[in-house]
Formats: sequence, structure tokens, C-alpha cells
Amino acid sequence: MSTSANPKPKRRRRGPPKHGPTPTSPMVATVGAMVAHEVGGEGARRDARQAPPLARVVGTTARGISSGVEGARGAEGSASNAGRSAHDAGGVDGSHLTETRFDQCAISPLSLKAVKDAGYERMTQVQEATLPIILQGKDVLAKAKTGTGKTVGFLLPAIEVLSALPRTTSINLLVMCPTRELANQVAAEAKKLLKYHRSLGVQVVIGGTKLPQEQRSMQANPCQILVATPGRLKDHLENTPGFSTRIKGVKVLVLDEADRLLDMGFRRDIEKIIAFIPKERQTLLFSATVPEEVRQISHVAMRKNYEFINTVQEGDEETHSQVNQTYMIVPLDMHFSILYNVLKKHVMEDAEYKVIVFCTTAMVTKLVAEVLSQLKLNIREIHSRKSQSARTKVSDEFRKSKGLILVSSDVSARGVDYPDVTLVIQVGLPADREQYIHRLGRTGRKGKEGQGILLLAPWEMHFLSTVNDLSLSEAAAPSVDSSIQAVVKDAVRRVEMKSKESAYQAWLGYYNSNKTISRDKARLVRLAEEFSQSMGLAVPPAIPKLILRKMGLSNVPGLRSA
Ligand SMILES: Nc1ncnc2c1ncn2[C@@H]1O[C@H](COP(=O)(O)OP(=O)(O)OP(=O)(O)O)[C@@H](O)[C@H]1O
Repeated sequence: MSTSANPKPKRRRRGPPKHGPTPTSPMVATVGAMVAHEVGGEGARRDARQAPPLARVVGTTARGISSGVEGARGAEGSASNAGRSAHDAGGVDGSHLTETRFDQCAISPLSLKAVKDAGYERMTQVQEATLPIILQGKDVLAKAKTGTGKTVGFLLPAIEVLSALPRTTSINLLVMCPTRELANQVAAEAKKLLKYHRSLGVQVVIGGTKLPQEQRSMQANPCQILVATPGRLKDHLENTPGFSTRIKGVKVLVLDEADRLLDMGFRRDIEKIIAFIPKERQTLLFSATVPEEVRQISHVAMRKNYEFINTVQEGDEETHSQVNQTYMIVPLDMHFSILYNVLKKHVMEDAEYKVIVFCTTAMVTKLVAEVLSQLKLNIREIHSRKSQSARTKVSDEFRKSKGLILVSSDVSARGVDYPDVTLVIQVGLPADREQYIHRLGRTGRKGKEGQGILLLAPWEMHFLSTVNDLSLSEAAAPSVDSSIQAVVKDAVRRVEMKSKESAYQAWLGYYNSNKTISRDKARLVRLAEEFSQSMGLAVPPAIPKLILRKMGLSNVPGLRSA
């Protein structure tokens, strides 16, 4: 197949050249009047030449948002006068940190000691920008690129708030996370920061573990900090005696990956949970992506006069410039061969390789993992259909190891901090632009280099228009000789029929839920047949009637029902 025939999507590059230093500072913008201020509290006063003033603005209205952007441009001006470039502050050469040290900030000696033990000396941009504002008791919506320390950004000031409260058995800080892996990780970071705060503790409640066990542990040792996934938290609200009373003590609520928690998948649960928590609280929303809709609905969680702190400068991209992003357009029947080829090359070139391959659904993830395992690559598999203990084991192993390829569904897309990931491959349509950015963000963390490849079929190219402001360029798919094709075909053949049937069904469900693809059902059926052929099947598997009905695909010609 020729890839050069594919038109390159139009770029909407708005900012300065990507690889040169940008004469701007971290941008903290929003709505209303703009205020220049110092970051870091009393101890953080710095020479204006060292660090620029940050602009911040309060509140949110549609009108305000556009005026906020203009305000931000103004802020860039003053920042450039202050003489520090974004490159210096956030970038390629490992200096993703600001000049501000934690010991210049108004934080307690206990926290400072723990921060030092964790190996953190200087603050990242988002930490520098949010800490003083959170310590003032304000609600904050913060946007900062992936892997730039948002977790410490909300945990550290929240712990400071908690340490001043009298000890009770109430929950004072509630952190909500969209995935179990992320919840565990946030709790681990909290434990680090709590090292010397002996009277404060953290507990995790996540789905996939035994509810009675969590209930017993909460009863035996009621902690002030709770990190939870929404479904399990709701379970506790409904089924754990005394829990709804304990949660009335929440003083700080954090929605990590806020845009994900407020989207349609979680929104109802979040609203129900918020209804149990006192209105008199401080709320912190953090994410690498804050689409317009999230700002519109942030009132669900936050007070009207919240502050939007955006460390992604106007004109800069939401992804990291040190991550090389490419896409390949390849027909479905070549996806396994190309994927194998790309992986093999990467493994040979980089002895320290650590790769994540993202797939569209859990069952497609399983299929891809099985095919790649047949090809003798060092594969681990993680998705929502795995038991929680298997997920935790794989996640821990991947965190610590090198020389591994993690085939994953979107359970690893957000927030998970696996160090030194060398390559992220996304196979098939990402759910949306935000998911693309978060998945890519598993590499290039803490200013390190990384690589991202998006592998699409020609009919998936419409996705590129949603990311055309990012530095995503086309790469020619490597040529795959017939011997490799034969090896891959044989590997696909050896995968169990059951895995293929489940993958086909999941694939159909996923693309049927995509607005663009599902518009034309006859085409959807044809594409599903292409996918089935790519798994070596002559006839697409039959699907249970009930499932077809649920997908709204009953009586669609070309689909077989079981
Ligand atoms: N000030 C600091 N100095 C050095 N390392 C830090 C600092 N703050 C955080 N880190 C480390 O940086 C890494 C990334 O942090 P974190 O996972 O919080 O990023 P994030 O911005 O939340 O990313 P994502 O958007 O993917 O959720 C972690 O390993 C964390 O321990």
C-alpha cells in the first residue's frame, strides 16, 4: 500500500517554532481581571529575572474565556521581559523544573522533609503556579502537560490544609481518580508526602477488590485521606455503615483527570458523590486536557470564583515537543504485520525499550496481546477484563522493568506514571483528541524524550483533523516482506477462535459508538468484515441477538446473529 497518496492533514500551528526557545512563561489565564503575582508564598519571593510573574484570572463565563486568552497574551509579554524561556522552564534538556525550590515555599517542615526524601528539590511549573493559590483556600482548575507533577501539585497543598485540622475519624481529603491503577499511584505518592505526618493516613478504595475487606480496613484504621474510583466510592456510600457520615468531613475534594471524571461516563456518579460532601469545601480539578465543555460544567464541582491555572502557553501544544509524533496509514489487513515490524525494529534498536501499545477495547487488547505473544515478543497485557490482582501485578512489573511491551486498553491511558517509556503506539481510532494526548503522555515524562506512533486505517483518517494543531507528521509504513507476512499470518491463525469472536464483537461495538463511522451501517458492517479478515477469518463470527439489539444493530444486513 502506498502511504504517500494520503493527503497530509492541514496544520493549525499557532505558536512559535517548536524546537526553538519560546519567549514566554508558563501561562496562567482565565477570565475577568488579570493579576500578576508571585508564586510560592512568603518564602518564595524571587528576582523577577529568575522567574516571570504569572497571570491568573478568576471565574468562568463564555465571554470571559475569550478575554482570558487575550489576557494570557499580555502575560506572555511580561514573561518574556522577565527573561525566562519556556524551553528553560519546561523542556527538552531535562529542565522541566522551575527555579523555585520547595524550601522557598510556605510549606511545613514535615512536608518539606518528605519532599526532600522523595528527591524533589525544585518545583514543576504547575506546582509553582498552583501551590500558593490552593494554600489561599481557593478552588482551582489546573491544566498542565502530562508527566509534569500534577499529583504532587494537588497533594502537597491539600496535605498542608489537612495538617492544620483537628484529628477526627472523618475523611478530610477525597481524591477521585478514573482508574484503579491511577488511584493506587496517587495513594503511593500521598504516602511519600505523609512520611513525617505521622497522624495522617491514606486509604484506597477501588473496584475489583473485596468490599468487606475495605470496610474492615476503614473501620480498623479510619484515615483522613481517601483515594477512590467513583463506582467503588458509591458502593461504600450505599453499603458501608458510617461512611456517609465520615465523608461529611471532606474539606478538600480533588478530581484527578477532571475532564474524564466529568464526562458522560462518570458524571452521574460524581454528581451523586458530590451531593454527599459538604458544599463548604475546597475543590481542585487537575488534568492535562481541559476541553471547553469541562470549563462549562466545572460548576458541578467548583465554586463560581474558581481560578483556572493553565501552564500550557497560548500557542504551545498540549503535547511535549521532545516527543516525536508520527502517524501511519495502513489498511487493516496489514495492521498486525506493521505493528510487529515496528516493534521488532524498536526492540532491536533500543536495548532499554519499554513500549505501550494502546488498543481500542479490552477484547481487542487481548487479541493483539495474544498475536504479539505468538510472535515471541515480551508482552504483558492489561485491560478491564483482567482480575484486579493481575492488573496490579502487571502494572507493578511494568513500572519497574525495561525490555517489556505492555498491550493496554485505556486503563493505562491517563495519569499512570511508568518511568522511561520509550514508545507509545496507538492502534486504531483513539476515543477522542484528549485520549490521544493522554495516551501519548505515557512517554516523554519529566522532560525525557519519547516517541509516539498512531496506526490508522485509511477510513480512520478523519481523526487527524482533531489533532492537526499537534506536531503529528506522517511516516511511511515500513515495508513488510512476504516472509514476515507469513509469520504474522501464522501467529494470528494460532490465536484461539474465542478471542477472535470476542474481539470482533468488541470492535463492532466500539466503532458503532463512533459518530462518524456509525452513520453508515452498511459501511460499518463492511469494515467489521475487514477486521474479521485481518484475524484470518473467512466469515465474520455470529453475535448474540441480545448484544446486537443493545448495539442497535438488529436486522442490519451482513451481521450474523447467534
Ligand atoms: N518537583 C518534582 N521534581 C522531580 N520530580 C517530580 C516533581 N514532582 C513530581 N515529580 C515526579 O514526576 C513524575 C510525573 O508526575 P505525575 O505523575 O504527577 O505527572 P502528571 O502531570 O500528573 O501526569 P499525567 O498528566 O500523565 O497524569 C512522577 O514520577 C513524580 O514523582
